[in-house]
Amino acid sequence: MNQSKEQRILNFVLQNAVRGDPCSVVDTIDKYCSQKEWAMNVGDEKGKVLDKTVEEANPSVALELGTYCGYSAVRISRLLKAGARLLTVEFNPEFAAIAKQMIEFAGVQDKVKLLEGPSEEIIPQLKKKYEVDTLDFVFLDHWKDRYTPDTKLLQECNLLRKGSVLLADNVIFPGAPDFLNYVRKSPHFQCTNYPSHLEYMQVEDAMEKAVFLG
Ligand SMILES: Cn1ncc2cc([C@H](O)c3cccc(CNC(=O)c4cc(-c5ccc(F)cc5)cc(O)c4O)c3)ccc21
Ligand SMILES: [Mg+2]
Repeated sequence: MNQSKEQRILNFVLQNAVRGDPCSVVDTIDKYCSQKEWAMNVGDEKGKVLDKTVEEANPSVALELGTYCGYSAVRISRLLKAGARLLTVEFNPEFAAIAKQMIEFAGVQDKVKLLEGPSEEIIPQLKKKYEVDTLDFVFLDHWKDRYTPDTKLLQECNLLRKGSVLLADNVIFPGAPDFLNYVRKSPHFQCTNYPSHLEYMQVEDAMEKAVFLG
């Protein structure tokens, strides 16, 4: 049975990256996806915006919606302080299986918990089942039409506190217009736009940071 693109990306990492070195895993995925097969990782240009936002937030508890192959889970978790953790949500079993191996190869498995299921089911379970009080940082990179309902759900579940940082990928391409509308019009968020480019392409894209004001 011929391999999936995601399996080919993982194999390239297993054969070319340094086990236990998250930076080498991130760089190796970027090398494969810029030279051989495009894939929807956040990439290095937007990844640098992600890095700065995570470093500034210095989260104890972070959430990622949309794990895919684990590129941003590895990228985020490599920056977390001792004892901090990332919960990452993936509903596609094939992607979850690839991401699990990617996370373990990178050596960040002690910082990352991969939760399998759709975000709308997982988010309401975070407090009781996953012992979350509030989230310090949320990276949104799943289906673009789910950014707004899931942001509302995070608020309804009391998972945000004053200063919680949301960072959304792809607000220009493929685009998340209703999300931009929602957070920019809401008195509960302070928004900042970071113009960039679509991963591995010269197409315009951007990330939006929305800080919860309580
Ligand atoms: C509910 N729920 N809960 C967890 C969860 C997890 C998933 C999956 O991880 C998943 C699967 C497929 C698509 C996505 C979203 N990502 C994208 O669609 C995207 C597209 C492009 C692009 C750009 C140019 C193109 F030409 C084509 C695609 C560039 C990007 O950076 C993207 O993030 C996420 C889905 C729903 C989920
Ligand atoms: Mg994306």
